Amino acid sequence: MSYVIGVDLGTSAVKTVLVNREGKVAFEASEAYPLYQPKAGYSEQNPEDWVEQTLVSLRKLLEVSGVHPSEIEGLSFSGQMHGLVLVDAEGKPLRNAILWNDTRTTAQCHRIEKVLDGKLLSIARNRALEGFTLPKILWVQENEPELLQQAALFLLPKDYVRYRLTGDYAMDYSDAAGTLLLDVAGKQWSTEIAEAFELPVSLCPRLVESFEEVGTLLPQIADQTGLAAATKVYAGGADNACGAIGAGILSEGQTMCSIGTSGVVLSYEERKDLDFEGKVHFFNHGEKDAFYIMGVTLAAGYSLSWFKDTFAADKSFDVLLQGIDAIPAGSNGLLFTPYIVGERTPHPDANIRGSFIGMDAGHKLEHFGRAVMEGITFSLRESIDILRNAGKTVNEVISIGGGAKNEAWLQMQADVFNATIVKLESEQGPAMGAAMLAAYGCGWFPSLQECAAAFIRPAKSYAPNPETVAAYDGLFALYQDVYGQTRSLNDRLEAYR
Ligand SMILES: Nc1ncnc2c1ncn2[C@@H]1O[C@H](COP(=O)(O)OP(=O)(O)O)[C@@H](O)[C@H]1O
Ligand SMILES: O=C(CO)[C@@H](O)[C@H](O)COP(=O)(O)O
Repeated sequence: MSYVIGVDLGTSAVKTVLVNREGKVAFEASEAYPLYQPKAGYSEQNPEDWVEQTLVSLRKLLEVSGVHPSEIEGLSFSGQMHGLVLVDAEGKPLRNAILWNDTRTTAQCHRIEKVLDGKLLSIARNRALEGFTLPKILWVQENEPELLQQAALFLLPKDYVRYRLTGDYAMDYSDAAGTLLLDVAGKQWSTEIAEAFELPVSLCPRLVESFEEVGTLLPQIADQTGLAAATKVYAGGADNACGAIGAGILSEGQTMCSIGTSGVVLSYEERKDLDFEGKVHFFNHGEKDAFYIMGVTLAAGYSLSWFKDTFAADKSFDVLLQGIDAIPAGSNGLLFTPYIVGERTPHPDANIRGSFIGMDAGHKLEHFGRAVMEGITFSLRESIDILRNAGKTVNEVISIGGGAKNEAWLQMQADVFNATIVKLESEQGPAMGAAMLAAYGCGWFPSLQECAAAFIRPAKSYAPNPETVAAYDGLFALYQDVYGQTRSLNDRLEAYR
């Protein structure tokens, strides 16, 4: 039997999957790592933690599977997007990585918008948002200039891990699109943007396709993991591009919802000349010359894990969420907004914070749990509505990510989005997408579409219930009011954070 491996470098953990030629996940492993929040708005990880835990996860995957290393033909990556890893000439990280959900860069975003004005949208195809990489580079330029001077390259999280596994530096288009330094439609680094901020283009790594072979494993990595040094490594892609591949979002009209640490509503796009005025992100796909648009909730699964860790740390997700389906839609008048680290879509606002509105003496832990899930899902509905208002039909949504493990949440998505929700055999969309990039790269299939047809199997679907849809429509209108009603309160509260 032959296999490929998909490695998904998520925000909460690295997940590895061993996939056979039929697309069956034969084994999976996962190792968590910490997130550092030294100040409000800061979010960092230590790149060494990613490397160590990836190696542990690969070793465990091999041990539990009992598969002979020679049977593993290829390996590829999916990674949390935008995080800045600055390395020196020896490939050593100069500081902790500044992550996608770090919002310290509002001033740098204003600088980018001011300097580039309309050029930013026409070249990079996206607005300057705190989470993207260029604002983070500018933050280092302004606050830690001596570090930027020592930097030989900037990398994104999975590119750094891949470098440590292969010794090769590269970045694929789907991840490069999230830096704001890429000419997205032209598929090259924008010297115009780099020069506008006095950044040498030599800081940008070589660009590759997601399915491109970039090398094999270093001998010491083969020793540490038990994999063969001859295992071929394919570049991989941004986690959302890989999630889209793993969910089969490979042609027009298909929509995905991912509830991981962040939440994403994503739709395939062939046309590179479409202008969404920066309301949604517009990025290169992992498939050649294709694109996707997406809206992002900064703290989707993260809101639920924050809630669990803060108020019910001793409970598992399954225990915490037991019984929430017995509570009516609307959690008996309790409304939550998931802005606990600021927001992106549709409110690019680093300063907004979350709220529980309507707390009543009768509310119990399970009402709060349900309200958190509803608030997250309402936030994703805002992105669904942007797609619908742009003329896209959204009748069916493939749901992936940790949130897809919970049946009640899948039904809630159907009722809040008024669309059929499809759950796949494996909710590991990004890791599966990475495995598919390796399978396609190895030549198992002539196209990613054919790989998707063979690998992706729906497990169950959830139809919207018209009564609950109507109830949620009313609540959604209330939810949408909360942002405007709490914005200035949060501006005044900032001084106390
Ligand atoms: N059993 C579960 N039920 C509901 N949600 C869950 C469950 N397990 C995990 N989650 C949610 O999934 C999130 C993690 O999803 P995952 O896709 O692994 O994230 P990432 O790729 O960002 O590391 C958690 O923050 C949590 O909110
Ligand atoms: O910032 C974005 C997309 O623009 C996030 O979606 C990150 O890519 C993190 O993903 P998860 O860890 O939540 O999967």
